[in-house]
Amino acid sequence: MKIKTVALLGAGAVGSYFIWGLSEKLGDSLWVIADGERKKRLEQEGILINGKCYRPCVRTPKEAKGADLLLVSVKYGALGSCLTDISQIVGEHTIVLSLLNGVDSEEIIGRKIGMEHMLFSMMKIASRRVGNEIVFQEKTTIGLLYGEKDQEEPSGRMLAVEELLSGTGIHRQMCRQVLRDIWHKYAFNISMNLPQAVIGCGLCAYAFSENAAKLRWELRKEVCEVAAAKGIDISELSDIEKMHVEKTPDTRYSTLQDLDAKRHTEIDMFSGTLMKLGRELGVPTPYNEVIYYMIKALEEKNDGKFDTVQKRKEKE
Ligand SMILES: NC(=O)C1=CN([C@@H]2O[C@H](COP(=O)(O)OP(=O)(O)OC[C@H]3O[C@@H](n4cnc5c(N)ncnc54)[C@H](OP(=O)(O)O)[C@@H]3O)[C@@H](O)[C@H]2O)C=CC1
Ligand SMILES: CC(C)(CO)C(=O)C(=O)O
Repeated sequence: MKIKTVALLGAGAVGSYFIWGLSEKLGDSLWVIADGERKKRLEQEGILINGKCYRPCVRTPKEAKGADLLLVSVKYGALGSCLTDISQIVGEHTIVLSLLNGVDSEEIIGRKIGMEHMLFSMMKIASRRVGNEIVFQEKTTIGLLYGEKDQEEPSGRMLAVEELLSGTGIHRQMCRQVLRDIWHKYAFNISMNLPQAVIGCGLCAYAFSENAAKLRWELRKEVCEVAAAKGIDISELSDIEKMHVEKTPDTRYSTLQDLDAKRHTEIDMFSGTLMKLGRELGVPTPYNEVIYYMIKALEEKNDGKFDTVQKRKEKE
């Protein structure tokens, strides 16, 4: 099995890491998927990544039919509307990596195209759009973590992904227990992203405030309990959760960045999914419920839903 063609759906902060890494090796066999206005824009303007302009080959989903590998890196809110595109791209042998955060994007995609296409994965990167440019740290990025859901040893398709990425600068690790690793990152995101998003502060809050720390640990406890009900043990903290938040006191994770920029967040992917799983498994998730509705209300506030008549006039 050799991966010769790669389709990328979602050329944003995460997707750009693969454009940066694969462009030289694959040339026109790397296809950024887009249609209509987005296709035109990408073809005309290219993508500025870490100071360099890339002009990848842009294809529609139909034109990308049967790619050997499909990387999905859209935001959770766009995933539902991309499922038709995904099924147009996927051929009999296509391997699909879903790079979204959260724990259910593989199932959502797999329900549409068949779970046999899914190789489980997640991204450890802090990549951001700054103006028109995507910026990440090439050296310190941990990169792609991937593995088979029910198998610890590397499969043929995992080795094919390794061969594709070798010599590209893309950092990657094969996981023996990919589901556990994905749930660890999920616990990290829920417990670290959400309280700071509501409070509107950097990571230092978890060190300097017992109240913020209480929220952090109660949210994490609920993720642990739901994971345990699914047979996944994340009770021990992962290395990243042991970090000293005082060292990066002002860091704002994606949920707070979204609110700062008045975008909708991925709260449905975080607490929304956990609440749904909790209901199915009989595990209460009260802290996640409260924070879910608070962040939804903050999104509405940013949308201007609570603006007074005076404020609306000022905006016009
Ligand atoms: N940013 C980060 O550091 C990290 C992000 N993640 C996760 O990765 C996922 C992606 O996040 P991120 O890269 O930050 O998000 P971005 O918003 O930066 O990128 C999403 C991209 O998807 C594109 N897109 C949306 N709909 C379509 C469509 N129908 N067809 C083609 N392209 C489409 C958007 O294009 P357009 O701009 O034209 O709308 C945009 O370029 C999220 O789940 C996030 O949580 C995980 C780890 C770290
Ligand atoms: C913390 C981080 C950057 C890790 O990749 C992330 O996933 C987020 O900001 O939501």
